[in-house]
Amino acid sequence: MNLLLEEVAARHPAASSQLPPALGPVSLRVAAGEQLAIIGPSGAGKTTLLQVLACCLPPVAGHFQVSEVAPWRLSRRALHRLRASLFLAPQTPPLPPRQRVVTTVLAGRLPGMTWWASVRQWIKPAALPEAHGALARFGVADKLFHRVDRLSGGERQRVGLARALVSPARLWLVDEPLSALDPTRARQVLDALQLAARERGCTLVASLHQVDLALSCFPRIVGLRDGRVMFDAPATNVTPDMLAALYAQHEHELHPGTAAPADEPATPASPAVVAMTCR
Ligand SMILES: Nc1ncnc2c1ncn2[C@@H]1O[C@H](COP(=O)(O)OP(=O)(O)OP(=O)(O)O)[C@@H](O)[C@H]1O
Repeated sequence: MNLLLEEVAARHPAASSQLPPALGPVSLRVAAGEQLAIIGPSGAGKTTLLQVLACCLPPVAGHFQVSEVAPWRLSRRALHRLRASLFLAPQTPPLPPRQRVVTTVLAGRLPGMTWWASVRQWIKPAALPEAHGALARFGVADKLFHRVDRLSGGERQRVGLARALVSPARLWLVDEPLSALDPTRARQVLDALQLAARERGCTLVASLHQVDLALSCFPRIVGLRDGRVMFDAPATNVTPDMLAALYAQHEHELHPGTAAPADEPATPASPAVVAMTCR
């Protein structure tokens, strides 16, 4: 699926009208099957952009198309059908805590199913091998029958991604899919996700805080700051100067080892505070 944004701006419904829109104006073209990473400091508008692309948040200005269709001009039913072909993996996947992993993963198939087929699947999941295969890609096949609330944060994140693999979607929008993973696992998961997207011909747009991974794994990088595109370039053309400008005053996000600037001078915590925190 391809995407087109021309001077698109978006504002969260709960945001004050005195504030500038969280996103935009932004212009972007994404070809079908393309893979691109969105990077930028915290609050840059990465999640907001993904929400617009997922047709969750209507733009307040500009022109937006998904596969040559303007989603917000569609009827409710047609918009619903279009959304079935998009997959948005939020940063913290909202997985039902008491559900088994297999049920959660197979829920990814629901948007493409009839009501009766979805009821049948719920009673007797016939696509177990598919769920197992999707989980195996992300190294969590052994969790197939575990309860979601017994998973670690990183396992939950990988289960959330496995849903994309069984879904009928042809546009995958993933919001910081690696935030709960160690560097080795993060690389494996990203490799698996990109390979699966290529095999299925899916368009993949991922927001990432791991700039090094974004540059080494994605052919195209969009640098977002204050809701605007600061650069949109092949990864090989992104220079340290471009990154320094993108993350100015947020250097600790670019170099995770460095300390975040403190708002107030640090004071040592009293033993009582430390004890309360540890409990
Ligand atoms: N639901 C909301 N209601 C009002 N304002 C919001 C909402 N969500 C985000 N914002 C604001 O929109 C701006 C962009 O936020 P967004 O979550 O898109 O940034 P981000 O780049 O994804 O940040 P992070 O890397 O920290 O996840 C921020 O100023 C944020 O405070």
